[in-house]
Amino acid sequence: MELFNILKEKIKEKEVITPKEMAIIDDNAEFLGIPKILLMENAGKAVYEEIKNIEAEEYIIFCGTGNNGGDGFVVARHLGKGEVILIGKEGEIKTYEARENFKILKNLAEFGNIKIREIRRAEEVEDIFERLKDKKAVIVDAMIGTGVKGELREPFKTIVDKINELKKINKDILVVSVDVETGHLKSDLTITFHKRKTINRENVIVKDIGIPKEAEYIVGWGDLKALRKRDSNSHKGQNGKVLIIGGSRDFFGAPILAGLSALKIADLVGILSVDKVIDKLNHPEFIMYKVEGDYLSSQHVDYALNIAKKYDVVVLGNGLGANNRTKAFVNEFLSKYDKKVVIDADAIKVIDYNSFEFSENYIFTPHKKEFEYMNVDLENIEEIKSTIVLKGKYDIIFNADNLKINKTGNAGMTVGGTGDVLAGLIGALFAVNEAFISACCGAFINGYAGDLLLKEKGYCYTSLDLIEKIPNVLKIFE
Ligand SMILES: NC(=O)C1=CN([C@@H]2O[C@H](COP(=O)(O)OP(=O)(O)OC[C@H]3O[C@@H](n4cnc5c(N)ncnc54)[C@H](O)[C@@H]3O)[C@@H](O)[C@H]2O)[C@H](O)CC1
Ligand SMILES: [K+]
Repeated sequence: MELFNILKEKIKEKEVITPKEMAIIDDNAEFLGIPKILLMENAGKAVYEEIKNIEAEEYIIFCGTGNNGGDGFVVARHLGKGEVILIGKEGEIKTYEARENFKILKNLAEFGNIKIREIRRAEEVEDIFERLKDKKAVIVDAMIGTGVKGELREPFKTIVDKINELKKINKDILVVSVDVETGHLKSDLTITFHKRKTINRENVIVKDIGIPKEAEYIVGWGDLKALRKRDSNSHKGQNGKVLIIGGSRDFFGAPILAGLSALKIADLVGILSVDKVIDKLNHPEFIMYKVEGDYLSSQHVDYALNIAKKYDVVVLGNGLGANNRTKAFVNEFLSKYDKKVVIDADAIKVIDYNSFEFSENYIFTPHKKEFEYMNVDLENIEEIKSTIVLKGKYDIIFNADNLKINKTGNAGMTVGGTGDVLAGLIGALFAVNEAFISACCGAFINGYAGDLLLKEKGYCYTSLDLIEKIPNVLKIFE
């Protein structure tokens, strides 16, 4: 944890985050045991606190069918008055949390203080825009929040236009947005939760809603949910093509483990190695590329570059051997190859770090000793554009802008080959995702597979068992 705390100092915390990053934090708060309905309560209460002292003749709360709308239901309940306009039908409300809060509102609505209307078209609220022309009113925008996707669709577009027009003719209309301004709405005030979002506009208040800092650091199912979804009607290769470059006269198992692991997620896996490895393989599931020799060396670089062009990502190093020949191969290959690479095991050991550029296209997966060999300059962490997975009891995953810790896994993971499994797994994710989320999820899935095996078999599981467990982990969190 010592290094983690040093890195926490060096890697500056983001003040403004993207909706996607917020969704991961939101889901990981739940992963840590904080129910979303509690966050929704705190969110709605936070908005209420900001508007409760505003004198107005009317309060209109426009709600969408997502959790932004759910927040709006909570605001209405705390206000205890006003009209809730659900844009959609109750049956279309997307989440348990929002549905529960809508049900509560319906129970209260019988007593007349809170009115509820479900609409489909903007024309259905023409009466409200007429009535508010000369009234002092607060309009709460709980239509769409961080779940916004693409251009604003109807009826939201017309409703936003009408609110903007109303504001022009009546200065006594105050528009308050929940979390994020919906589309081109000209809000007077936005109350956003936990951290300012990149899509917020001016006049934003950030309110804490009880999400602990740890939810920003601990890898959880929120990270997995953010992975690119497998495209069901995709054709071969669309879900990632991974090339394993490794193996040598001494080690031929490592590239196979990395390949088998990658194959659980990627469409196509190739293995490029020396003849002593390839001739031993009878794995029809791999595409094989063979070069003559005991070790990969500089005369193989051009061939490897030529093959690697056909793949999305290269996993480099498993069983490669660490000697002058492989040193020449690795440094020359990396200097000429400009796509994604997972750099593992022996490749880490033979890189010349003096004049080395830590490209954002690289994910390193060192254990403690290999990390020390890398001699990363923590004083200039902003140079480290590559993502590093420092494996350990808790894996530390970081780069110049991000830092997370993965708690899954157990002492059984020290069995030989688990590093190869991790490298293959991360390679397959990296083929179709960004580096940092691929590294976090690879570490999480690998460790979680180990935790499932520990429960089933105790510590005596093998790397092949680990590979077989990967689909189970993906199934649990899909
Ligand atoms: N920790 C937190 O930040 C918390 C956030 N909460 C609130 O939840 C929303 C995010 O909710 P989500 O369900 O993911 O999505 P939204 O409600 O923002 O929007 C989805 C909703 O809107 C429709 N939609 C999306 N894009 C469009 C579009 N371009 N045009 C029309 N309609 C669109 C979509 O179909 C859905 O129906 C966050 O902002 C917070 O307000 C939690 O409640 C508390 C913790
Ligand atoms: K909103």
